[in-house]
Amino acid sequence: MIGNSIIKLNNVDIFQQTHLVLSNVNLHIDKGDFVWLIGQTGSGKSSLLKVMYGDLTINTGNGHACGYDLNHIKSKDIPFLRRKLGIVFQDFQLLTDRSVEENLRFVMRATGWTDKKLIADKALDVLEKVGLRSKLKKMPHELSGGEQQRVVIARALLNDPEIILADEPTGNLDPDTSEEIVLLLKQISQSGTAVLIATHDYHIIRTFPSRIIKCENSKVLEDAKIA
Ligand SMILES: Nc1ncnc2c1ncn2[C@@H]1O[C@H](COP(=O)(O)OP(=O)(O)OP(=O)(O)O)[C@@H](O)[C@H]1O
Repeated sequence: MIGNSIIKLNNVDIFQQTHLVLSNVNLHIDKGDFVWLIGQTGSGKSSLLKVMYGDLTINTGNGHACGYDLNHIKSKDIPFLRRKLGIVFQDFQLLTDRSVEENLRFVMRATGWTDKKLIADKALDVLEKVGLRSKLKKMPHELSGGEQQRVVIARALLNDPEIILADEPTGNLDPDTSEEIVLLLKQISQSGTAVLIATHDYHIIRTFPSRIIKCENSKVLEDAKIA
């Protein structure tokens, strides 16, 4: 982290193959920020997130994420960057053949945790944060959609990330459950972890007004408005 800055992009051009998706991107996200990311399908939201988690490299301009220089990050450092970013994407769902506890243990072991007591304590700690301590032994199919999404958020919190990147985290949820999930993410941001949520759901944005970043016409607009 540089000061309070978690993500900082200066004059960055973002390409997919040879296609310029977003040009001259300037963006900053600080500790504890809660930010919406909007834009039509194909406008570049996922590409922007990919730059942040080191899946797309930067050639023009410069960028930092969680203390890593995105222009010069080495492939061996990318797993360490990813530990500082909690990722909540629709395609990063729970392993359906393992309990909640086993899902959490799986990620901890994969990210270098070895001490059994610390692993057990941390699993309970993150479940407590999302209000699901009692569901430790449940299988994913025994949980509602909203509860499963809470477990995904708990999993994203395991390595105490500086920011959570959430891509359509409420895409499959009913309106009330969507509000519960966003409220949880908002509370997480208030405890100091920045949160960036990509969404097409303007209703939920109106319910939780906050800074909006918009991808439009190959540009990123900071402090955008919704109609
Ligand atoms: N792997 C890829 N190779 C080439 N072009 C790509 C690739 N991934 C995305 N693109 C193109 O880059 C542009 C931006 O796509 P991106 O997925 O970032 O948009 P998005 O705003 O996230 O869309 P959605 O809301 O549908 O998820 C689109 O024109 C897309 O076709």
